[in-house]
Parts: sequence; C-alpha cells; structure tokens
Amino acid sequence: MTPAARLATAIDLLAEVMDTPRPADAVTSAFFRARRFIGAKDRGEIAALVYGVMRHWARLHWWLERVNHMPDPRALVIADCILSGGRTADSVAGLFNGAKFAPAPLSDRERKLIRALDTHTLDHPSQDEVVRAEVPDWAEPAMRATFGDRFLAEASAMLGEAPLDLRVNPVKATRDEALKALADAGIKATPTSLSPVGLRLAGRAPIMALDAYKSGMIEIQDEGSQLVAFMADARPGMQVVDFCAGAGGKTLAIAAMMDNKGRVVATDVLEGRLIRAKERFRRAGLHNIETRAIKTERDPWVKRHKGKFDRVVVDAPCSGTGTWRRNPDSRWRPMGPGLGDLVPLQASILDSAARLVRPGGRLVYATCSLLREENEGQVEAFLAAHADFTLLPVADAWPAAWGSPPVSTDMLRLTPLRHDTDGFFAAVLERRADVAEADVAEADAAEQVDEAAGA
Ligand SMILES: C[S@@+](CC[C@H](N)C(=O)[O-])C[C@H]1O[C@@H](n2cnc3c(N)ncnc32)[C@H](O)[C@@H]1O
Repeated sequence: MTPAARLATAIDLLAEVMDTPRPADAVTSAFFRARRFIGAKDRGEIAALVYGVMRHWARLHWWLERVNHMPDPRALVIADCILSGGRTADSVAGLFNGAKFAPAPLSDRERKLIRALDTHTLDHPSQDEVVRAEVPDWAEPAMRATFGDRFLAEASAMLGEAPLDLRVNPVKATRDEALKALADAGIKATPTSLSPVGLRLAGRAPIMALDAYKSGMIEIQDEGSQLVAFMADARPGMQVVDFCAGAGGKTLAIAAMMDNKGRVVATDVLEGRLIRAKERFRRAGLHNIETRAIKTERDPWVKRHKGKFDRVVVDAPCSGTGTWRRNPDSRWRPMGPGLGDLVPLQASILDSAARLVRPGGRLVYATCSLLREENEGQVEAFLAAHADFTLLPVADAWPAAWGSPPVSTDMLRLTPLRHDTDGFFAAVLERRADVAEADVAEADAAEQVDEAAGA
C-alpha cells in the first residue's frame, strides 16, 4: 500500500471506531477480518495511525478547538500527522491528493487547518494538566485523590504503548525452554524482572501463530496480571475459586501453579467468556479447572459452597484505569458501568465471595484499576465489616517457592510509572482459622434476614 492509501484506510477505520461504543481492539480486528487483502505490515501501520490518534485524543481535540475545526476522523488524522507525525502541511496536502486509494483532496477548511497547525507539536504551554496527561474528566478527581502530587507523572507514564508480555506455562516448559523456542522462531524476548515466569518481547510479534503458543507453552499476559495471580499462593491439592474468571487469564496462572493437582472453579456472570476460557485451559494442558456460570454474585451456588475453599480470588469488574496504555480508547468512553455503579458492585461481589473462604483460607481482592476508591477503599470497608478477616502483607502472602516478593508493602499496587507493568492492585485477606461455629451460625442467620428482606 502507498502511504496515502494507508492514510485513507486509517480514516475509514477511525470512523468505524468513533461510530460505535464497542472497544477499539474488537472494531479493529473485525475491520481487518473484512479486508484480508491488507497485508500484515500495512495492517500494523494503519492500526498504529488510529491508535496514535486515540493516544493523543485530548491534545488533538484541544488543537482542533483552538483553530475552530470539527474533530471528525479526517481532521483528527490530519492533525495527528502534523502534530505528532512531524509531517509538514505541504506533505499532508500531497498525500490528500484524490488519486486512486488516496484520501479525497483537502477542502478549503482543511487547507486552513494544515496551515494553522504547521510546525506545531502536540504539547502546548497553554494546555491544562489534564489535557497534557490525556486524563478524562470522569477520572480526574479520583486519580488526583489517589496520586496527589504524582498525578501528572503517573498519568504521563500511561501515554505510551504497553509492552507485550508472555507467561511461561510451568506445566509445559521452563522459562529457558520458552526463550529458546522464541529465539528459534526469530523472536527476541527477555525475562521479566518481577515475575519469575514472565518474558517481555522486544517489540510486537505474531505470537498466536507460533507453535509455542498453540502447544500451550506460553500465554499472553501482562507481567502485573501474573503477579496478581501469584498473590493467591495456590498450591497443589488446594480447592480454589476464581470468582470473576472472565476469559481465564488469571485462572490459567493459578491452575498452573497447582500443577494440575486440586481443583479450580472458574465462575463468572458471562457464560460466553467461560466457554472461550475452556479452550485456553485445554491448550495449556490444565485438567483441574471446572467452569460455572452464575447469575449474580449472590447465586445460590455460593451459599451451597460456603466455607469450602482454601483460596477465593475476586478479580473484580473495575474502571480499567490501569490498562489505559493497552486500551487508549477506554479512557474516552468507559465501557459498561461508571464508577458510581462499580464501587457498590465490587463491594457486593467481595462480600458474597468471602463466604466461600474456609476458616484459615484466603480471599484475594484484585482490580486493574489505579483508583483508591476501587482498591484500598474497598479493602478497608470490607475489613471494617468482617472482623473474621485480616490483611496479610504481600511478603507473607507471596509463594515461598517464587523468590522475593515484588514489593514490601501491605497491598500490591503496580503502576506503569513505577513498575512498567499495567496498573494492578491486589490485597490478600486471611480468614481467621479459629472462626467459631457460633460466628458462622450468626452470619448464616444475618444472611437469611437479608435474603428475606430481598437484599
Ligand atoms: C476484570 S474482569 C476478569 C478478568 C479475568 N479474571 C482475567 O484475568 O482474564 C472482571 C469479570 O467480572 C465479571 N463480573 C461482572 N459482574 C460480576 C458479578 N456480579 N459476579 C461475578 N463476576 C462478575 C465480568 O463478567 C468479568 O469477566
């Protein structure tokens, strides 16, 4: 494809992304599936143009507003070419030439636009901090409350692309064996510094086409997500629930730690996700996982299995603020419920899932959010309401066999700035081993009153 044809295709893709509430990665995959004639290199460059616009969204809108131009897909791509791509106005005019497969020629208004933007760059001293840091209004107060004077530094660390990380499946291979398999396929990777089974790729690579992936030797998983799964310290023979298992990213890591011994129950309210997860479990050679769709977090299954599990992991639905590098569009149109609905839902899920933990067992609460109210705030509220649980510091929760813990704090808080992982949070709550029968009976009675009241 010519550079002009790539630009024209990028404008079409951006228009589709802007025209739907669906996540950009899903729209992009469907767009290229419908245009199989576009080669891998061109696909990469077209996606990079569109993702560039989404990463520069606030600043591009700031500039377009300043020069009084509508932020339509053409204008956004034109502005990004000049402000971030370093193109001159003349070179942009040369690409919008109306030739076959090229974008239509610039209108008079667009000609004025490129002259106004010529020689400028994305950042401008008059931009507010939130514009420079690409933070949407809905997240600003919570991010400021979380980070205080580190707000700009933490937010700025999320402007770039996330690295591509892999988790080596210990049931199938060692990290050295996986490194060799990747090297044999011409892919450069290095061991991750925090996860003992992680690999970080030097760039992008078609991982899913590799034998090492198809045979279950490696999985795509951010290093931070791997660390969250290890916080469960799931051991062979244990009974474990992954309560919000989704497509099974953490379930895979947890079950692999158990070396196929014991049982993992992966539950979720979305059955479709669990069905997709099953294929991943099969590929990974893990036979100790069963899936169970639940209607809500208060599904009768939970009551029937009260106090039965050594480990219960709650990877709660959240704002996803920790994954902004990976999904830049999600900051501009949060998918699903907003913070006002998420926070009570997280509390309700945690409260219900806690019933599954046996005395002496552990509850792991995790999110891919950076926001205090979804993280420490939830844990503090839970502990205040559940005297039979205590917080286990990371060093005490971390699996002894996995070397030193990644942090020395009470809870695991990972940010792109400080750990170069996605933003993740995890806290381990241990249920007192001596929970008396009387306490359990009292909790049962309270629960029956709640149920009778329709809570
Ligand atoms: C952060 S995602 C889980 C990601 C997954 N653990 C992984 O590592 O791939 C949160 C999941 O919670 C599920 N969920 C939402 N509401 C729920 C509820 N009330 N009870 C249980 N799961 C719920 C969502 O369907 C979603 O799959």
